[in-house]
Amino acid sequence: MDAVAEAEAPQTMLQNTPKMSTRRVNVYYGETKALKDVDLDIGENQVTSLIGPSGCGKSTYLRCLNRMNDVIDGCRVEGDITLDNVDIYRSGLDVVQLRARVGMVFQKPNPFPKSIYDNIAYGPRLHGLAETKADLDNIVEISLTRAGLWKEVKDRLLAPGTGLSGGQQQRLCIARAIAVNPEVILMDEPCSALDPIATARIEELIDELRQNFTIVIVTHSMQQAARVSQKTAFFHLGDLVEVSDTEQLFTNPRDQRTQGYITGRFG
Ligand SMILES: Nc1ncnc2c1ncn2[C@@H]1O[C@H](COP(=O)(O)OP(=O)(O)OP(=O)(O)O)[C@@H](O)[C@H]1O
Repeated sequence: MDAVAEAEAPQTMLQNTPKMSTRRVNVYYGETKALKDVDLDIGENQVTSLIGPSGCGKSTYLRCLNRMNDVIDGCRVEGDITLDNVDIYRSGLDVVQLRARVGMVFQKPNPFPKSIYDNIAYGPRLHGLAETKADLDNIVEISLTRAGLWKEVKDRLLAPGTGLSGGQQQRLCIARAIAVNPEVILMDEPCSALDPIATARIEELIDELRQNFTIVIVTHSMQQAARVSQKTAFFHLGDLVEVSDTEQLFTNPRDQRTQGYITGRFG
């Protein structure tokens, strides 16, 4: 676009296209509505934190982004959810491929009962990402390096993943998510089972990973949201109350409910 056209373009065109976008998202568990008309854009190569009191719908929202709610009996999702402007709920979509593009890391580290090597190699094998053993070795090394774990495990790749410390297991799970080249990584309270040192390690890692990945993280810790994210979304009773640059949300929230939550008046 030339300079004149750019100057005349509507404001929305000047902004970066979001990596993921949700519009009028409603989620039901049976008759109960857990999310109400949620409109939210997820910026590329940014960390977006989802915060709010227990039960406000943060995890439910996160699971909409890679259709993990599909596996919950009685859960129904309505609305438009796109990845690179393409509807991820369209019929015929390959959900396995979607979950490779939008990976997930859970609250409790959950390595497979396999070796460290096989934990990482599993996804690339499933998706045919390596032609030779050397290719696979390379993916395993790169993924563990990016997750900050390579040096600690390179001499015991055939040992069970479950034998690592909690923090190492969580980095193994992040390496496993990275191994299939995702574009987005969803993290559901990834540090809640970890001690402060392991937590700090994961937070540093999240900051490094955003160079290459788009990250959405659910956290109960406002300090963590402030440390790791560029955008923060505050949920309350199924409503997305406010989404802003993280610093603005914590220093100058627009909504009374956000103000109440960040000052500890409820939640
Ligand atoms: N599998 C389920 N079946 C029925 N109701 C559910 C289910 N999962 C979540 N809910 C309900 O949906 C609402 C939102 O839950 P969700 O777990 O998304 O909230 P959250 O903000 O992530 O909570 P927390 O911070 O406690 O993890 C809550 O009222 C919860 O009880």
